[in-house]
Amino acid sequence: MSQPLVAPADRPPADSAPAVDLTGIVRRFGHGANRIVAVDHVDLRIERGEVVALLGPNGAGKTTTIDVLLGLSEPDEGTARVLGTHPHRAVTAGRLAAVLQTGGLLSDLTVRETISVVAGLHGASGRIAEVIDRADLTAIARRRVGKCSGGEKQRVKFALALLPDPDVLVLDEPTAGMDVTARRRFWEAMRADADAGRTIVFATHYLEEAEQFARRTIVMNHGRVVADGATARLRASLGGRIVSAAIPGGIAALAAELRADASVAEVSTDADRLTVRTEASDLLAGRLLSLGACDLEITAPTLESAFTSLTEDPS
Ligand SMILES: Nc1ncnc2c1ncn2[C@@H]1O[C@H](COP(=O)(O)OP(=O)(O)OP(=O)(O)O)[C@@H](O)[C@H]1O
Repeated sequence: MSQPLVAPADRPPADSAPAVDLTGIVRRFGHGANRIVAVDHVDLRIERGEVVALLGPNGAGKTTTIDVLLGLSEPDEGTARVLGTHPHRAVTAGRLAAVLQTGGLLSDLTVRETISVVAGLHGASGRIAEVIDRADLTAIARRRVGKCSGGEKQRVKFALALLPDPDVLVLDEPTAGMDVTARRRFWEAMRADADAGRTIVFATHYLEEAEQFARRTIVMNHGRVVADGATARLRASLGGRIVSAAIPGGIAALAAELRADASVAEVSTDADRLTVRTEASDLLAGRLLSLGACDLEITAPTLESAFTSLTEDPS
């Protein structure tokens, strides 16, 4: 592979640039006392072919980050590059596409007509049959969009996003409001694309969607990235047991030691009480008892509560 030895700093060669490269992104809204920092110094690098979930509670900054990534919103600070170029250029070149929560479809057109019209605009008429198939729309191709369910409409938007055959596909809560069956169908339609190597970034509230679909999960809260790693690893760190006990005679050294332990996901202290989330709960409980621990409790966190603890305000 021939690559220049020295590439201009702001323009990496198009074939080696990451799919997404956000650096120091800040996005604020409002003024004075009403000022909100929706995205607060976010750095995000996503390589080509990655499937990444952007997970976080309401107001975490997911949509704002996605808007910057798509070039729909300019950041107040920082730079956004997609495939080595400005997001606008990537969109215009048909290399970046999105399925967004907003943006209407014309209800009088059928599913096939909708896709045909947009395909005509993009010079992609040769791909109509393929995207209808990919988005699992064959059975409802003649249905008027106005008669489609929310899940079906999202699949129509997904088909439209596939028309330019983009390298990077971004989806903002694509299954919001769908029932379990509709969500499953939507992700089945997406899976083939992910397996084929397209870079996919999606925002979701659903931990299960990240677990089932994304190899990497980025957790956002209050405009910041609070966790970023392999979804399986995140899941393991959210699993385990919570061991809590009162330890007589000082716990600072023990807490520091446990924080450095790879089997320990989380350590917190409150006066003489130590609380630890760990995969090795029995081992730890034994050790704490040998140190004279009392009032020992071992509880299983639900994934939901573990996620909440990851995104709750520090106190
Ligand atoms: N145009 C805007 N004007 C003012 N505030 C905004 C605007 N857009 C977003 N915000 C605020 O920025 C913060 C982040 O919002 P954002 O929509 O990015 O979060 P989110 O993680 O996508 O949330 P949700 O899951 O509810 O969609 C929120 O406090 C929101 O109210």
